[in-house]
Amino acid sequence: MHVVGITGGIGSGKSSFCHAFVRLGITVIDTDQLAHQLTQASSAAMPAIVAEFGKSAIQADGALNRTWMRQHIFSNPSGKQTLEKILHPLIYKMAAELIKNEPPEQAYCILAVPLLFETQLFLRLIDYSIAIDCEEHLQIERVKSRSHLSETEIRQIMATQMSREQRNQYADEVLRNDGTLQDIDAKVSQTHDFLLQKFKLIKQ
Ligand SMILES: CC(C)(COP(=O)(O)OP(=O)(O)OC[C@H]1O[C@@H](n2cnc3c(N)ncnc32)[C@H](O)[C@@H]1O)[C@@H](O)C(=O)NCCC(=O)NCCS
Ligand SMILES: Nc1ncnc2c1ncn2[C@@H]1O[C@H](COP(=O)(O)OP(=O)(O)OP(=O)(O)O)[C@@H](O)[C@H]1O
Repeated sequence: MHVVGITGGIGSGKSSFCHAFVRLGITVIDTDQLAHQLTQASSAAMPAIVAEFGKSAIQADGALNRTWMRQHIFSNPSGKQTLEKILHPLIYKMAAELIKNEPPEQAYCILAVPLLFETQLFLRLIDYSIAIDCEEHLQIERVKSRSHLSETEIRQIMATQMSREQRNQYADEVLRNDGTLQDIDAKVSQTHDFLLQKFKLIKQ
């Protein structure tokens, strides 16, 4: 199974591009979603999270308190490292298993990883990388209109991620997301055709 990694900074449009791939019938495995699953009540990561961060890291229902954790790790590099040390190996294992279980007749699948180049771990799973990129002010505007995060909080998260320039340099391909949501389908359709050809699965 060929695996295409999709990455990008916060609010760059990773999920929007992934949704367009899903509309073309491509499976998307999203590491943010795997992290959510792993931090539900009684899920695999919770015992280690409580042991490291204490009771304030969990809600009354036993799931991760995401607001507390977000505020904690993005202002505290060692806390971020501790959380990643717990979650990344578990996310990796789940992603590898899901890839293994993909039907072999599929041309390729997508693995969405915000920290693809920062962690390097997930690079082992992919054959090709795509960075979604837009101007920083668009990232901030879009995240602000989607969530309750302030500009200061968004900038704090961005500061922990790789710069756009560096990420775009590492990626095999950069897809720009400065246009409208409607532009995304056409870009994804073109990239899909290229990937089918690249992986030599176009039926003649
Ligand atoms: C800190 C948490 C609880 C905040 O949850 P919240 O629901 O507010 O955000 P969500 O999960 O939707 O993430 C939104 C975006 O934040 C950024 N982000 C998430 N984790 C990280 C991280 N460790 N470092 C830098 N940026 C990150 C990404 O751009 C991501 O797309 C959550 O992001 C988390 O569990 N992060 C650790 C897991 C991780 O490293 N995920 C990335 C997999 S490579
Ligand atoms: N081209 C666009 N025009 C207008 N809005 C957009 C565009 N692309 C994405 N958005 C909106 O911006 C927000 C962020 O996009 P999206 O969730 O796809 O980014 P992301 O990279 O997955 O974000 P995160 O890093 O926070 O997970 C969403 O509300 C989405 O609908």
